Formats: sequence, C-alpha cells, structure tokens
Amino acid sequence: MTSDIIVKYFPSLTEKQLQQFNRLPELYNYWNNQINVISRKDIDLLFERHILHSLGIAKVMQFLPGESVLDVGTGGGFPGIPLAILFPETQFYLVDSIGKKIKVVLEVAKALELKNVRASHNRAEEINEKFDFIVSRAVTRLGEFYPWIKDKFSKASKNVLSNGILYLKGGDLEEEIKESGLQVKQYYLKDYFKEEFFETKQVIYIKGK
Ligand SMILES: C[S@@+](CC[C@H](N)C(=O)[O-])C[C@H]1O[C@@H](n2cnc3c(N)ncnc32)[C@H](O)[C@@H]1O
Repeated sequence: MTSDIIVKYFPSLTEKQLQQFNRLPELYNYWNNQINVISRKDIDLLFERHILHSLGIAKVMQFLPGESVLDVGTGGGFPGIPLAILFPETQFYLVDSIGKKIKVVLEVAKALELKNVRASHNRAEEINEKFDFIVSRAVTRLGEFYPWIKDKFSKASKNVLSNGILYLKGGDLEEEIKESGLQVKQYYLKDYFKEEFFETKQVIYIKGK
C-alpha cells in the first residue's frame, strides 16, 4: 500500500507530511485489530477510501492558519486526521460519542506528533465552543445533524467560503437535502478525483448562521 494516490492529487506535500501519511497504514492496521474503526474490507483501500476521500474537502476549500475546525463523529479520525496532516497550522477538534474510537484517534495523533489535534469522547450536542468550520463524514442525515451544531460557528469569516459545514456524502442526496430544508452547495469529487469510488461522492457545504 503506498501513498502515490495522495501525491498524485496533492503534489506539493512536504517530506514531513508524506512521512505522516505513509505511517497511517501501519497505525490503522494495528489499531483496527484492537478496536474496529474501519471496515475490514476497506483497510486495504485506506489511501483511496479514507485518506483521499477525507482530503476531498481540501479540493473545495483550503483551511487557513489559525482557523478552527470541529470534526463531528470522527470515528477513527476521518476526515479530521488527514486534514490535520494537510493543514498543520489549523486547529482540529475531533469528537465521537464512542470513547474507544477517540482512544484510536489520540494514539494516531500522538504517533504522528500532530500538535494541532485535540480529541474528546463527546456527543456533538455537548460541545460548547465556536468553530470556523465543522466537517463530518457518514454520521447522520443532514436534517438531524444540523440542529446539533447550528450554534457552534464563530461570527467572523476569514476564508473564501463563510464559516459553515463541509460534509462528505455519497449517493443520491436529493431527498435528504429536500427533507432537511437547508440551503446547500454541492461539490462533486469526481471533478477532482478520477477513481470510480468518487463517482457519486460530494462535499456538501452549508453556510453557518
Ligand atoms: C459510521 S461512523 C463514521 C466515522 C468517521 N466519520 C468515518 O467516516 O470513518 C459514525 C460515527 O459517528 C458517531 N456519532 C454518532 N452520533 C454522534 C453524535 N451525536 N456526536 C458525536 N459522534 C456521533 C458514532 O459513534 C460513529 O463513530
């Protein structure tokens, strides 16, 4: 398993970032055997289906130094860990309602010496802080998700997109978006990544209030 697919789409990684990405298979193989955070059939496709997928958010928007990002329902650290490697000067807070998943996140962050990652065992609804952006993947429907985090955005936006949600989703989302009643902007990952896995994958942006 190699990180070639990451280099293909992110050619200007530093040596340090490359080393950090290259350590992920060993770390997730080890931790996934103790605590299941990635489906067993997917672990061989870690770079494509988890790391590159997480980095899809970075094709839509680059986080700035000093910005703060909450990853809700991070599981073993997706999309938060790959994004924290890519944006070492942005602060990431990864939360999950299952404590043992956060143990994996903390161990991976420690092994990679990621100074910009905090993680805690919490439900999103319990977090009482403001962030510039909230990221997530595969947690729940938008209509259920939005009320958990709607009051967690800092007022002043500094980036090209106003502070808000960047949610990784796949499949046909028409019903889900309609049901949520939210105004969304859809970015299609097949415009950036040519692998078949990304055919229906999207980043959904919702402006925070
Ligand atoms: C299918 S997993 C996805 C994990 C990770 N985002 C990924 O894509 O690999 C969904 C995760 O959301 C977490 N979760 C569900 N509801 C949550 C909530 N209200 N607050 C925090 N985490 C939550 C679950 O514990 C689970 O780890």
